[in-house]
Amino acid sequence: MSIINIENIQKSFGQHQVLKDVTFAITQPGIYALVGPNGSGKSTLMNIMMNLIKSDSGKVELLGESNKNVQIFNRVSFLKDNTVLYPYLTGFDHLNYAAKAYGVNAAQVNQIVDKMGIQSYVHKRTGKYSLGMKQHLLIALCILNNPDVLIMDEPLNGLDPTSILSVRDLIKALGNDGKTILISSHILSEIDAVTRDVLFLKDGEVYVEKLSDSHAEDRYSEIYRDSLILNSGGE
Ligand SMILES: Nc1ncnc2c1ncn2[C@@H]1O[C@H](COP(=O)(O)OP(=O)(O)OP(=O)(O)O)[C@@H](O)[C@H]1O
Repeated sequence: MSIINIENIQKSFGQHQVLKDVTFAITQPGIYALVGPNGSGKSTLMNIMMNLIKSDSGKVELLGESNKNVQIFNRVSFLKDNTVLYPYLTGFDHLNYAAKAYGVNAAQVNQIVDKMGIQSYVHKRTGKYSLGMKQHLLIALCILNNPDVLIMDEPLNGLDPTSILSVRDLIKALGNDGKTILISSHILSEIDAVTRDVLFLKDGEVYVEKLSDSHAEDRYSEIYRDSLILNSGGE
């Protein structure tokens, strides 16, 4: 059984075809990176995987089930950008709401608050949070239900260097724990720090590679060389 199975996903916004034919499978637990330049379709693909956006065609299976089966989202979490937070609710309100939906008890909520180091502001309204504080809360929400699969769209967004190190350790620990984590990030050195398994999104298709000796940054410049030349040519 594949943990993640994506077949022939296509998606256009109007005339713009963002995903032309995305097909890949992840069969082993571990940490996987999804990379590609701005606008290449990473968030679109992740949103389709989580059934938040409808694809034009193709199918997504998570843990052997269609992503149309809402039950699987008890075992699959998504870290999306901070627009999902309600500014007039506290971090604790968000965690309690999610805990009730997942059937997670109060002790576990407190454990996650401690683990993420958000005690000093968790009772403040999220509208008053900095970018990094919001990101810590989003990560807490993502791991609250101890999911088997975590899809994380730019988990390092807005984090200071110390926080990047602690989130890196957290992601590694989840991987060592047998979870499957798919992260998108533009910080290629961080990808090198957590995985050798990289999914490159280029021209609407995904190419899965296990990096051997090369660094993610080197492969990135090789794969996207044409786009880099185009970008620099336009300046
Ligand atoms: N709702 C939408 N309506 C129209 N176009 C959209 C919509 N959502 C995304 N797009 C377009 O789809 C393309 C892919 O966007 P997406 O956000 O998936 O890229 P990304 O790889 O996540 O980018 P980034 O690295 O900048 O976050 C972009 O050209 C974007 O403008």
